[in-house]
Amino acid sequence: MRLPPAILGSTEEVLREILRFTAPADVTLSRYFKDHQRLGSRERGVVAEAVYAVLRNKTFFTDFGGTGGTPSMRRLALLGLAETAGIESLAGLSDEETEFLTRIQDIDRALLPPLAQANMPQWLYDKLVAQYGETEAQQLAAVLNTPAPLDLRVNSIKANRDDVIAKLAEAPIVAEPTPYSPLGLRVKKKPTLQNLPLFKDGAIEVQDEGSQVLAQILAARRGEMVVDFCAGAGGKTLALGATMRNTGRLYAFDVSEKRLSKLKPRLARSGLSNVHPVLIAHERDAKIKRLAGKIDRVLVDAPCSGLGTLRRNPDVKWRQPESAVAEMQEKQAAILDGAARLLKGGGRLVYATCSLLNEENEFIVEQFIASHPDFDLVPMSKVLAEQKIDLEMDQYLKLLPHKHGTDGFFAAVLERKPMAAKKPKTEAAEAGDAAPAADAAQA
Ligand SMILES: C[S@@+](CC[C@H](N)C(=O)[O-])C[C@H]1O[C@@H](n2cnc3c(N)ncnc32)[C@H](O)[C@@H]1O
Repeated sequence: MRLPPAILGSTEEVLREILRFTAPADVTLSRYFKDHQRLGSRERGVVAEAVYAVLRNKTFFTDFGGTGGTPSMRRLALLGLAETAGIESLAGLSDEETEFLTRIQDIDRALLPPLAQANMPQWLYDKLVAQYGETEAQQLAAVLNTPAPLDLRVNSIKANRDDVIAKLAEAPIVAEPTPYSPLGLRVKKKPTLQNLPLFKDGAIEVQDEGSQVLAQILAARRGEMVVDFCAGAGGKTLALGATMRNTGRLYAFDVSEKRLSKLKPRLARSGLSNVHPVLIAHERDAKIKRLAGKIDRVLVDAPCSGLGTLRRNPDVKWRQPESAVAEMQEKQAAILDGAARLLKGGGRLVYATCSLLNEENEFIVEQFIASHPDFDLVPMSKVLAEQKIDLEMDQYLKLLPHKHGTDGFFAAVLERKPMAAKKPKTEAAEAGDAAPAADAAQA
């Protein structure tokens, strides 16, 4: 079917904005659609898909889509639309444009230079090759450049997976159980879910299967004191609250008021009453210090480069320079150090990222262990066996889109050694202890 000619103009217009990379692509797209109400929902979908295709194929389109130079915005818009909707759906093309699109379509992409196939900045490609080897880096890059499936998590305090599958089928929406998360569903196509009673009543949430597994390996239990240190809009908080069967106390910390405010409506739908959102100024906030040594489980879903989510956010690779990784490392180490103080002896912490880079993952954990002799790494193989999750891992959890079909995630489990029992105080020591306090009281 032919697309309305205005689609090309809209795609070109919004691309011009997005390719400045001053804001996340999804934010710019939403703003554009809000300002251009004349675009119906189908047209919006076509424009969004074309924009994402340009972000996914930018190196190829830029290197091969120009006529002797950088392609114009119109050519990029045409390439994006041809990639997703097909050349035949485009109306009003000149002969030259049809010929150009056909020529690009006929290129055998398997024969392109590796960087044009990987479609990412050189620094990132080099890092992936150094870490995964060339063959695996190429397989990984290929999958990172495809759209992600839509995964749901069943809210176990409101429903079970089989009932949700049956109710979705009535919609009719086809959903299959995910292989690793016992609460996960993978939905065929990408239906709108927001108006379904299942969604409105909080029986389902949208959440990548990998993200569900991260919440599961924290293994938070009924009645425990738990902290989700970087809760954001609460994707993992909601999963943790349900694992705790809506008992105990689950603090959802974050430094971003805006993100925490997005948790509120989700929390209301979920039916959870054990979650306490807390806005903190930084990882050394006094609100955190009051809980030091009192917490059973801590999740640190650290801010990171986000490169594991490129299937959903292909702009992330273009929006950050290589230097962003070092900046992230500093934050990650500081947050992990601050969060670890919360744990009781014997308590467990999960350090997690959605980064594919060792520098934000193993490196941070190894550095932490070297400077915190009171913490041990718990092998991931042991944790997964305890949780009955059918994944083969060694010391760490490393989920990869081309191997596991999830977003890219890393996680490590750290356990605080039991605290030594306090020695009973002698009379002399008690008198000595009392002296400074008395001095202080007089000051
Ligand atoms: C990866 S995101 C969290 C995603 C969230 N856990 C989820 O599942 O939806 C990282 C979060 O860390 C927060 N953050 C950044 N610096 C922080 C700090 N010093 N202390 C606590 N949270 C921080 C960011 O605002 C962001 O929401």
